Amino acid sequence: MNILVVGGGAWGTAISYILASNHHKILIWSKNEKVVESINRSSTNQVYFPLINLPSNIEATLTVSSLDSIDVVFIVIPSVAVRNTVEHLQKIGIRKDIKIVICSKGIEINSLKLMSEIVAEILPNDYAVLSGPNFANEVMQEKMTVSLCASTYPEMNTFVSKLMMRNHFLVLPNNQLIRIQVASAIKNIIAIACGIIEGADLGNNLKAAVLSCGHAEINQFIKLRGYKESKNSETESIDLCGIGDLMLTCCTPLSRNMRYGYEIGRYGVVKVANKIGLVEGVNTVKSLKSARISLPIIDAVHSIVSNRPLNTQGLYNLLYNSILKHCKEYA
Ligand SMILES: NC(=O)C1=CN([C@@H]2O[C@H](COP(=O)(O)OP(=O)(O)OC[C@H]3O[C@@H](n4cnc5c(N)ncnc54)[C@H](OP(=O)(O)O)[C@@H]3O)[C@@H](O)[C@H]2O)C=CC1
Ligand SMILES: O=C(CO)COP(=O)(O)O
Repeated sequence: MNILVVGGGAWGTAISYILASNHHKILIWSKNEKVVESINRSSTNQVYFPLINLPSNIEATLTVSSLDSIDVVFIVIPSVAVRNTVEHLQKIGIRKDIKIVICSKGIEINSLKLMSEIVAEILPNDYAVLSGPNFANEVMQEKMTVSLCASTYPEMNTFVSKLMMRNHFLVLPNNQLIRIQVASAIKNIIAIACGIIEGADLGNNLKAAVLSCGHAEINQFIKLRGYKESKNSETESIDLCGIGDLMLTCCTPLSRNMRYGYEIGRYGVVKVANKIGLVEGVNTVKSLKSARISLPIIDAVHSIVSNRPLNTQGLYNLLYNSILKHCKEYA
């Protein structure tokens, strides 16, 4: 298959690595000249993975003006950029038979739309969401990884599994398109809270409480939004996004969201934001607040990331009160 991967960052490169290892022909679309030049010249991504050789069937481009030879498009960019990008695909005349796989984790500001809802609003194409506890750098090291693929187009799950399945990269079908996207977006907010707790040394007990309340807030958000989704049957016990990705992102400093929170907890401010890179949780918490969604842990993180530096006691008070509020309202 000829596959366009939109985004030459960490996850776009890892997705391309998997697909190219399965002998698909990959074109990465990146706006970063150094990324494009290094992929085309030396089969490496010098910005994101300078030490790892990429398969030679990955090429890159700075611009895409036609999708004539493309069969599948993977969208692997920050969630704030998804709408513009999908509109661009529409503008350049994406054929209806081109399949779309969404890999970005976030919720749109103001509209509160999930990434699949943005795609469905703009294009008539079949689409799926790929998500799970998947650090790009571990995928690049061929460490065992399991991901979920969800779609309302039943054949899409099998299609994506076939494209990507490798010994160390498993793709499981899932029928909870909404839940996996909500969980994948909100876990980034909870990871910021867990990073704050770690950085301010507020204790593992508090972290576990915040993580558990955060998990409940994923379900509460789904209820608040009035989403109705059938129960997942065959994979019900494998909650890779609600549990797996939440745990992964909240508990290891490999997560950018967790590191961001850690800096706030440790220093009161984020000292090296540009070194951390993309922190989807900050955008997501702003999106939720822009739509007046109010859930205790989410509110506490919003107030921490949007206010002046707080000292450890201030951070503790906010998180402590959010737990109390959560228990009062939902326990
Ligand atoms: N990293 C990971 O382990 C995982 C990430 N994800 C999700 O994938 C998405 C992308 O993350 P990731 O690859 O890590 O992020 P990175 O920051 O590593 O890469 C983002 C890519 O998108 C490009 N980009 C940035 N802004 C825009 C824009 N406005 N329009 C078009 N392209 C843009 C960047 O270009 P440039 O290089 O020029 O900045 C870069 O190529 C996120 O939603 C993330 O949550 C999901 C699973 C795992
Ligand atoms: O989503 C991820 C892992 O599943 C990546 O997490 P971060 O964006 O916090 O690094």
